[in-house]
Amino acid sequence: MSIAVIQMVSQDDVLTNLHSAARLLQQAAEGGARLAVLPENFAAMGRRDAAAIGRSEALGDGPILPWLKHTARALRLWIVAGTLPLPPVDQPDGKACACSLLIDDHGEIVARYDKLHLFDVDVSDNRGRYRESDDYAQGGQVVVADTPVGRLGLTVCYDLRFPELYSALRAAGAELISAPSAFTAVTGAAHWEVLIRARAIETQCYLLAAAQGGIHPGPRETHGQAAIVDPWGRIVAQQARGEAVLLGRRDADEQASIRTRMPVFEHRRFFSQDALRPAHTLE
Ligand SMILES: O=C(O)CNC(=O)[C@H](CS)NC(=O)CCC(=O)C(=O)O
Repeated sequence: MSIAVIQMVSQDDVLTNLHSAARLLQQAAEGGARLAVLPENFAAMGRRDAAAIGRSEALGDGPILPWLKHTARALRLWIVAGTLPLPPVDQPDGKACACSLLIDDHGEIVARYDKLHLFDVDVSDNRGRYRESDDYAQGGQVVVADTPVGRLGLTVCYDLRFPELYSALRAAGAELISAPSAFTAVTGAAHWEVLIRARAIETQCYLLAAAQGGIHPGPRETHGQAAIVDPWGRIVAQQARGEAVLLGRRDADEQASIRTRMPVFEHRRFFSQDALRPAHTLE
């Protein structure tokens, strides 16, 4: 077993969440995982003071980042830290980014991805209106990094609806793609499984779809169904609701064979504006 995907039901107290995450990461390490993926906002779910949390973390005052580094080192585990708020790199006083950090087994931060697509969407649930950009700034970069289980592309939640990002990650050599999430119950029931399987099939990558799944303060309900999807689009592990550690492994030979036998990436075509001429001009 080499990969763990974690599902949580985070509450609004950061220390309570870190306590739960510690227990789940320990289970992952005991199960033989080299890399574990935590869900979106595993520590600061639904908090409106993201900018303040982010500034404290950036100053080294914690509690989230010191805990992450310590835990990675203590468990000898690579961690994709779902998301946590951190100020933009060039704007220490700005709104926080929803930041997905990759931490190695020495507790060093080896990559930082800032969520590119913010969830400013109206949903038919008891909340009705989500405006992530009220509390967060958007990122501007596509990020891949090498890990002991292969080259990892980083994405977050709502990003799953934007296939061009995943295509860019495959072009950058990704073999696995993390997608820590907190899908709403309503949009998750409609789209979650199709999205994670489609992104895996198109990119021929493993999708590491960590999730929030249950009832959070607010109240707010998330979809759950955290999953590991293989590059053929098979769901190899899944959990409906509640806390869970899913274990799986990357079969590099099988992945290479899928890519050789069906070379979709080499078969891609690109369309310029010229290719979009309306039909009536064809004579
Ligand atoms: O707010 C927090 O604390 C954690 N973050 C989230 O819940 C984020 C932003 S509101 N949720 C999504 O991106 C849901 C996407 C989604 O549900 C869809 O694409 O259908």
